[in-house]
Amino acid sequence: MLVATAVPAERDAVARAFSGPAEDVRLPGALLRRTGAGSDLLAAGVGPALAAASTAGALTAAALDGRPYGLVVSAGIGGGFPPAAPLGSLVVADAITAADLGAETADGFLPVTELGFGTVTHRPPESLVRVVSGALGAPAGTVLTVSTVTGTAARGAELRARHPRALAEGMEGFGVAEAAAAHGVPVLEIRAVSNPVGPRDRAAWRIGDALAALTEAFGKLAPVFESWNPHDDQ
Ligand SMILES: O=C(O)c1cccc(C(=O)CC[C@H]2O[C@@H](n3cnc4c(=O)[nH]cnc43)[C@H](O)[C@@H]2O)c1
Repeated sequence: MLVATAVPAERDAVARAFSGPAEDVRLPGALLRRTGAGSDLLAAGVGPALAAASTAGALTAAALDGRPYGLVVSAGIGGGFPPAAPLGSLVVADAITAADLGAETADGFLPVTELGFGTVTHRPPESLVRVVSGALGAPAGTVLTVSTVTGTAARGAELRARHPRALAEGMEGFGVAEAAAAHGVPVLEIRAVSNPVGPRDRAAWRIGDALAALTEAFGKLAPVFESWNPHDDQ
């Protein structure tokens, strides 16, 4: 399994859930933290483009090494849509959606798919979402990927109107999912809520609580990932 976070503080929060010695493995363009349990952790960078590039590098290196990953998890802190995703809570993506990939028109936003290009949503395996959401006691729903953190109530309301199932937003999930899809590897996204989506108040972000929730989550998930059978969805 490859776990891709944005920043080292998130990677380290995930790493705390894995016991045993870890080693760093340097790849061209990426530094992996290989846990004793055999999972690789990657601080893939902030934003969908860098996260996609770093994740693709790690996936390619593993494939060339003859040890392809069976699962990629995008994990980190994120903004939660109240009241479904309060501070310190966890959410699991059943849809990973690029919320600002498209065109603005006089009639509103058009996703790239309506322009005839690509995709705007990746769907993690249903059976995996079910068991992870159950193990964490966390809701499953859409997690949005944005290149600009929402900072006003108006933008938050617009996103919610376009994505009524949205629980949270982050900046990397869709990029990680694009890289995983290119390699035919299933993807999952887990966000720990550090702040509400809405008017910007950086001083009110509860980063420590969210990082602690991330550690606790991965502590619960080791047996879940181990027993998950990808063929359950086929
Ligand atoms: O300052 C710190 O100590 C610190 C520790 C861990 C993470 C950070 C970040 O700033 C991570 C940036 C990362 O967080 C995601 N994020 C968090 N809230 C939102 C949001 O409201 N909207 C979108 N993204 C959010 C995002 O994925 C960033 O990459 C700082």
